[in-house]
Amino acid sequence: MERQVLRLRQAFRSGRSRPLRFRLQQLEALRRMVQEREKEILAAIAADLSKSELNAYSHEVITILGEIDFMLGNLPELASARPAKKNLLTMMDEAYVQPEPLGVVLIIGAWNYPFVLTMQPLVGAIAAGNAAIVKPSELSENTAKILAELLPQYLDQDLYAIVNGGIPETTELLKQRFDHILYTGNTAVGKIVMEAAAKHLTPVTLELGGKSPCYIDRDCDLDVACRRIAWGKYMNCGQACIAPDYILCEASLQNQIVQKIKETVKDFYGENIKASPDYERIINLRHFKRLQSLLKGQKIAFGGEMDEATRYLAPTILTDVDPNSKVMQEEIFGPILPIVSVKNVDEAINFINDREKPLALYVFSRNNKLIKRVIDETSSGGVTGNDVIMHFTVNSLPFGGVGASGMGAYHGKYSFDTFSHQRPCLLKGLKGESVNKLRYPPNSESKVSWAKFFLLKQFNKGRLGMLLFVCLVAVAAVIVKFVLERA
Ligand SMILES: NC(=O)C1=CN([C@@H]2O[C@H](COP(=O)(O)OP(=O)(O)OC[C@H]3O[C@@H](n4cnc5c(N)ncnc54)[C@H](O)[C@@H]3O)[C@@H](O)[C@H]2O)C=CC1
Ligand SMILES: CC(C)=CCC/C(C)=C/CC/C(C)=C/C(=O)O
Repeated sequence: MERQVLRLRQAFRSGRSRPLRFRLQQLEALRRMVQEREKEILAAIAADLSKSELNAYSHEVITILGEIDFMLGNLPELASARPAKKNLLTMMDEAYVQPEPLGVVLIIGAWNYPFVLTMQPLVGAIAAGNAAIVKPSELSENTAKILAELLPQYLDQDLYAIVNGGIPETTELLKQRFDHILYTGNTAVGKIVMEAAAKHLTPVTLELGGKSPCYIDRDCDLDVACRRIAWGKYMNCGQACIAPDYILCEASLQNQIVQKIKETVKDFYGENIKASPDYERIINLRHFKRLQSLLKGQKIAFGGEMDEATRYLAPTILTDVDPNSKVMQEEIFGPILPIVSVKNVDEAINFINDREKPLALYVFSRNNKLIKRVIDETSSGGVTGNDVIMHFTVNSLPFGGVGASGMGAYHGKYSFDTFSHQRPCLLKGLKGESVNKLRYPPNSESKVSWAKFFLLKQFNKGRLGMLLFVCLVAVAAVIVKFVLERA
């Protein structure tokens, strides 16, 4: 591992990854990989998550093609220096912010969207001019394998590498020094990553999970709300970091919600859900058993059928859920939807604020003021009003968590910024020592007063008068010079 990181560092030091032309060419190569090898990629994702190739395409491939297109279209602007506002002391100088690559970055992905969660950060890392090591999740082994096969065929091998393996390999990787680590996965491992990074003072972006609440107001179109919630909750069999984890609503809405989600599930997946190409399976037996244990002692209002051999767990709804029960203590990450009753929106807000800050927050209401109020009085990584998941798809919005749901953000411009250092540059000439004297010792009352004028724009009347006089003389000199030249 050490040698691999060293190889990438040497390639980065050579400066090869920095020119815009090179970055664009690598991004184009990545796009070619996705287009030319689409079938193999889709087959791998489908095998890992028992997913149809159509769903693999619309959940994962589209996202990456969109992200690459965004970078190709916007990179020249994102990578260029931005002029900065100057103060009176630096008026004659050049001040700008120059984004620069960080160096060698590590991207650790999770299994639930194995292509998106590794490739989307990689697009940002390449765009920002870095070298990168990608570590896909060992749980989505088919996608990990295909990435290891394809990436070296399309990308510069000295700058971009893939490391496959499990906990021992990731642990070994984390001993190395990186210039940034972007990790996606559970909170417990997030802490391990951050601790390892701290040893080298490496900055981290942690894309973690949590319990994303979904509040349904009494004043709402329940048909629409339930259809959208059912889509976001049961997509990928609930294994999405931003899936609505549980519903908060007034007790009187519970039965209607159950009924409407039930009807939607029938519309989406048919009578025989098991046979639907749109309904996935739980990733492995450990997660299947974990989910099974969450159902113990709960009132199952809908679903609950399971088949251990195929890791099938039906779309499920739990009603009258006790907030202290196990299903309300951990992120569900499966197709189980608890409904917790609250008296009103105030209680819903308190319920959310009494818990860790979630990755996403969803509010359904006809009343926009109520939606804004819930946003203003809570905190979460992101919000979608009157829908779920969709803020993830807007690449002009930063995607990331806050508090226990993570730190930092990516997608679009935010990916570029995450993998860049915003370097402040001030270029001065060698003249102007008369003004510079102000900051050289020995200090004096008069120098402080001039410094106040230049930096804080505070001036006493005498000084202002003098300054006006100097300006007038300067203007007069220019006029005299102009007149003499014309004479
Ligand atoms: N914020 C976001 O964008 C996303 C967050 N997630 C969150 O991820 C979680 C699900 O993913 P996981 O089951 O954690 O995925 P996982 O088991 O695939 O682990 C993620 C990565 O961490 C590595 N890893 C696991 N244990 C490790 C250890 N002890 N030391 C070092 N590395 C280790 C794995 O090799 C893997 O690459 C959920 O909590 C979900 O909410 C998932 C997707 C997106
Ligand atoms: C067709 C369409 C709008 C699909 C959007 C689905 C999508 C982009 C899902 C990805 C969500 C995601 C990566 C969740 C996660 O990180 O766990």
